[in-house]
Amino acid sequence: MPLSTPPGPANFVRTMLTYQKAPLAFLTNVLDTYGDVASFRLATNRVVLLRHPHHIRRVLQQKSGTYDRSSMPYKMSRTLFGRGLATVEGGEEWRSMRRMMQPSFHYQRVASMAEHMQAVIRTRLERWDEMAAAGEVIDTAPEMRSLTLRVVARALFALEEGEICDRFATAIDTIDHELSAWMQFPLLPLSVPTAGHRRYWASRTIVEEIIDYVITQHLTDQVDRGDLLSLLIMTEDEETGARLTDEQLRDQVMIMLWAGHETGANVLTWTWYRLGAHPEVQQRVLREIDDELDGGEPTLADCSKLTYTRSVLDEVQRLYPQQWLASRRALQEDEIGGYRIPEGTDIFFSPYHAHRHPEFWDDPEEFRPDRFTTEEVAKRDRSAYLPFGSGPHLCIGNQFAMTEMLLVLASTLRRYRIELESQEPVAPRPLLTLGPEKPVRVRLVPRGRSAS
Ligand code: HEM
Repeated sequence: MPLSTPPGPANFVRTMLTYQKAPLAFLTNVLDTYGDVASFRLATNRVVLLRHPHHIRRVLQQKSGTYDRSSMPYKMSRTLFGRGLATVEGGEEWRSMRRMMQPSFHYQRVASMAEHMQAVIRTRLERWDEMAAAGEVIDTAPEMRSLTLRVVARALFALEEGEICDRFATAIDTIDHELSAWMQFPLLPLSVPTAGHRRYWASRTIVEEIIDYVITQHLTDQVDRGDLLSLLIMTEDEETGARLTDEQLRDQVMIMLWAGHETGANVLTWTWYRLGAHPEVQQRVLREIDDELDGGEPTLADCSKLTYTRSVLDEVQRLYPQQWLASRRALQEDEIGGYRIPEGTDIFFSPYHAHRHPEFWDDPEEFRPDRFTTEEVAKRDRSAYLPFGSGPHLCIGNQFAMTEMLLVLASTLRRYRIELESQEPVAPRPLLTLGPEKPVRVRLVPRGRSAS
């Protein structure tokens, strides 16, 4: 008997409206109603939705050669961010980029970037010291965005704190803001000059001008600043001898900037939120930091000692995977979970739901960092957890990101405890990444003292 296509809701208009309004709730509802492989119509396409880790593994790893990123969401990403490593469809163009970029993320290179990270964190701590002393409340998400943007800008292209960096950060913030507003209600294309869209394009121009300026500076004086751009400029494709053109350099920098700052900022925000909501977990993290660090500024070498703190970050990323929904397009007909996947189908897969799949996780909504002890990880099917993706497109910046996040946490928690201003629960807001739907406001209480 021929295989059928996956089941799903028939009412297209209701689907569009509910997907637009509350995507996570919509996906949960579809998966709970129709099972691990479902489908629904979105605009002109019928998309297939997956949540079972083995089905996702088939698409991302086992048959990665027959699924690429020509799917609708990636088309939109290319319009917004250009043709960089994280957005091109796949094939030889992607392979050549990956070969050229991979060495920039080797451990030694991340080690030299860690020094840039420490410098930025040091400056930020001076600001937090003042806020803590004044008993001021910190709105975590924008604060973390500003921090990780400065870390990425410095590690990627040696942009130091100062006037240009401030202009850059303000422009990126405007873009983040306008893009989020547009993604929630994409009624008009960004090319239509509404006030918000004009702000978006003006800020894009500022960002592109600053990126062009730093590229020109790097090309002119040819000094290795220990940043990513210095290396990218020198890199040749070992197979073809090709180098990145100026335009490709700009696209790569642009995409790294987007892939690398908001994700880390959100994970750090959720971590502060969870540490504030689970004092017993925070206590264990504080103890580990006190026991493992020698009292000085945390370094790259210290990161490997902070095993429990790392588990906290892992558990945060299980509950709030930054790529909460992702996509591929089937280049050939396939079969998944007993259903026919016609050639040309857009596959949406949900790490958010895979990370809660009852076959792999007990009490999935509970926050339990001990799920990530070495023993627990060894017992679990590896495909159940994919905060950095899997297969050939596995996040190239994962070590960079983990190092950055551990350094931020260790540097902060060495000095302060985190107290939430309110114990009201905060739900995630699914946009390009998974941030909080309302402010996470915290007080940093100097260690050894309690809040007034
Ligand atoms: C917590 C932080 C981060 C998270 C959660 C994250 C997550 C991810 C995920 C899930 C993917 C796979 C995308 C796919 O399969 O379609 C990915 C790819 C990628 N990430 Fe990250 N990322 C983070 C930080 C970074 C940083 C810091 C950088 C660079 C500085 C970066 C650069 C990239 C690039 C270039 C790709 C595309 C790789 C390829 O297609 O070959 N990411 N990331």
